[in-house]
Amino acid sequence: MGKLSRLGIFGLGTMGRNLALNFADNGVQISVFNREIEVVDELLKTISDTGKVSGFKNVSDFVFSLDKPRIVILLITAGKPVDEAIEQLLPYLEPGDIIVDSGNSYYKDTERRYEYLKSQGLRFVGLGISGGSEGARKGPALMPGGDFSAYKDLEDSLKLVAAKSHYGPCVEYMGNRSVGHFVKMVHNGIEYAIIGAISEVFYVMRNLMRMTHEEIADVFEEWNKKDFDSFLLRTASAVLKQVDEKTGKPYVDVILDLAEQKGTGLWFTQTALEIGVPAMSISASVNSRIISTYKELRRSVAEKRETISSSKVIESFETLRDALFFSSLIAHAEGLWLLTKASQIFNYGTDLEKVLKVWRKGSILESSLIDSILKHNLNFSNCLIEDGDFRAVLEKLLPSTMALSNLCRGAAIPIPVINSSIDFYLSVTSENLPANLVQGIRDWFGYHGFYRVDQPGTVFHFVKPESQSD
Ligand SMILES: NC(=O)C1=CN([C@@H]2O[C@H](COP(=O)(O)OP(=O)(O)OC[C@H]3O[C@@H](n4cnc5c(N)ncnc54)[C@H](OP(=O)(O)O)[C@@H]3O)[C@@H](O)[C@H]2O)C=CC1
Ligand SMILES: O=C(CO)[C@H](O)[C@H](O)COP(=O)(O)O
Repeated sequence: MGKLSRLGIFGLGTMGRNLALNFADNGVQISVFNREIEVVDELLKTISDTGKVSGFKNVSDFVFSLDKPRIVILLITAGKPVDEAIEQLLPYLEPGDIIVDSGNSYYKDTERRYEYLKSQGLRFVGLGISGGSEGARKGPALMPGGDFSAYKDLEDSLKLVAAKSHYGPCVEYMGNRSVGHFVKMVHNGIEYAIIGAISEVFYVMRNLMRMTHEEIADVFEEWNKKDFDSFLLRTASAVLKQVDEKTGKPYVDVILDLAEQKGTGLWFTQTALEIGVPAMSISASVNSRIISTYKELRRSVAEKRETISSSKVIESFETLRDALFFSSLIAHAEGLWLLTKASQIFNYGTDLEKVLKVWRKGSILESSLIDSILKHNLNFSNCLIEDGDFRAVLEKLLPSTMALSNLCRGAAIPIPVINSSIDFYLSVTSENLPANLVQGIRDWFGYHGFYRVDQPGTVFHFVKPESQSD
């Protein structure tokens, strides 16, 4: 047998292939395997110096090519494939070996797999990875959680391939059991809201301001240079500049307006509802994607709706920039709230500062906004909005955001993510909400009970006069 590899990558799709090349470039000896075996040869053909990469066409040879303790990184489609791959690996692994799941797995699956593999004497790490294909190739942000000793065995290799920010390598141990995938799910929830808000700003620029794609891309680039540097703004600008060769049209006009999702945004929203965190703008971004899938319905009813013309105009791009800034900050506040509450409930011990520093570079959330968030007090009990300085930043941006919202209402332009971020902020910062009437109505029809302001611990009911009984 030749030289043993430091680790193995199982799954050579978009992410696995690029991460494998990244490890090899950084001098880590690796083995690779893929279910469809031709893919292994395809990868090997693209590498001029194959000294660092060994390809295998069956699982046993792949596993036996690894140095002990063996480390196998799965980068495959989340869900059942991960369970299937684990079962294929188990016969060849030994106690103390390590399986790392780096796909976008649901944290409850990770929790289950962690316990299962522990019962088999194996160590399991749920490794959130962010940065898309380019990140995997040049330096991703990495969110490992699970068995700490396994993380320590992996740490040096992960630090070599991770992105490097001014805080250091973008990899930190996130905590025990399933937290790595929980943090990645939160990352993706925030990602959904920011992509949604950028797309809504684009929609306003196109439909209300009648700007061209090229002009919009230039404005995004300008904000990116001057105001806040962000991977998603840079990406939006690059996408808007693409021209379809076939039609000569801006590519975005050729792309069907039907937004798909693979699961993480939905899980974020479900989890937020389950544990009681009001992530309104992130939920709105998931709902926006869902509404978009009803293309035929939208087409058929849109024909019947009268167009509302608005004479009002947006006076400056700053209004739009502020609204995007506001929504992006709210998305982070909602995500960090979920992380904080989950950490309390699941005993994760999450350190928000570490999480934000990992996201600072290489991730889809890479942005200078993270530096400004890090300046605020992260030791809140629920939400970042508890910090007065953070509220002061939001208060400055709020008038523009509301102006944009009002204008869009007037022109019948839906901007649900931006609107929900306003509603989230206004609700969280309102001492009094109409929940008193909600309670009153619930009690009137269902004898559900309510608390009085002067006796908060005691449940009261209406005493209905006979004449008003149902
Ligand atoms: N693309 C992205 O930007 C990011 C993706 N991720 C996550 O990383 C994981 C991989 O994503 P990506 O590389 O984009 O996906 P791809 O669709 O490009 O690749 C999927 C990989 O999974 C393998 N696979 C699928 N089903 C099985 C199975 N039943 N048994 C064994 N192998 C299987 C495929 O093998 P085969 O070739 O044989 O079909 C292929 O290697 C996913 O969980 C994804 O959510 C995380 C961050 C970013
Ligand atoms: O994890 C990612 C980025 O961080 C993946 O690109 C993921 O696929 C994005 O989610 P979705 O496909 O649901 O938009």
